[in-house]
Amino acid sequence: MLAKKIAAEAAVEFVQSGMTVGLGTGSTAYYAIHKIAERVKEGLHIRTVASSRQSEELALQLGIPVVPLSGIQEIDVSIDGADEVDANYNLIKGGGGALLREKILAAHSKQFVVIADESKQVDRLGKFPLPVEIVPFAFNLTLLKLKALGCEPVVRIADGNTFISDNGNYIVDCAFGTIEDPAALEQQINAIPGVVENGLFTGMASAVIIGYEDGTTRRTDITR
Ligand SMILES: O=C(CO)[C@H](O)[C@H](O)COP(=O)(O)O
Repeated sequence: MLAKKIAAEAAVEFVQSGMTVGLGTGSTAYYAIHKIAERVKEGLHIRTVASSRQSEELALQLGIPVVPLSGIQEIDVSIDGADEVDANYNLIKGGGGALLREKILAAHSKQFVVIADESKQVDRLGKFPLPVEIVPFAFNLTLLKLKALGCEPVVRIADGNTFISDNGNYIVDCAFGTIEDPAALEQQINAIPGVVENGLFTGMASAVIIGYEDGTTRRTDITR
């Protein structure tokens, strides 16, 4: 898809030799990883950390150096996709089930560059059901608490089985409808025992690059 590819490739311009780079997950991040691999072949000297096993495998296959997070103090730039981007550059992420590792990377990145095609732009978040990672223990009770916040939680199924995240947890997709206060909801969900993390990324993006099917991109730098 052209829009995803050009947004991803524009984001790779943030990457310079000597940097530690966070690799996102998903079909847009896929293009960024491919572009990074091209630049590594041309002599770009970087190390990367991955937000999922899938992205780590792809990076290694393409010859990109991947190091464990345990050896890292800080990430210079992370590049990742999103399921929704609102007018204030808050995000819903986790469609690929990698939200926990993605949020850890974003939180430790000097720059968090979000890449998306135009279809991901919304005025208000909430059409895309919010992914929430929960521990399997007593998951039915955790679902009740999520429901009490006003959503319809559905445990994610993949290929006929309960989807298990890279961290051994369940992902619950929570249809809230329009989310009035994303920052407050992000905190409320994380306060539920059993919740590991949720896919609301509020106030985290430092740049957003939107790709359009007409071949253009729009980059917004966000100062906080
Ligand atoms: O958060 C994510 C994975 O957990 C992805 O970034 C998000 O789902 C967007 O994916 P895609 O680029 O395939 O549309």
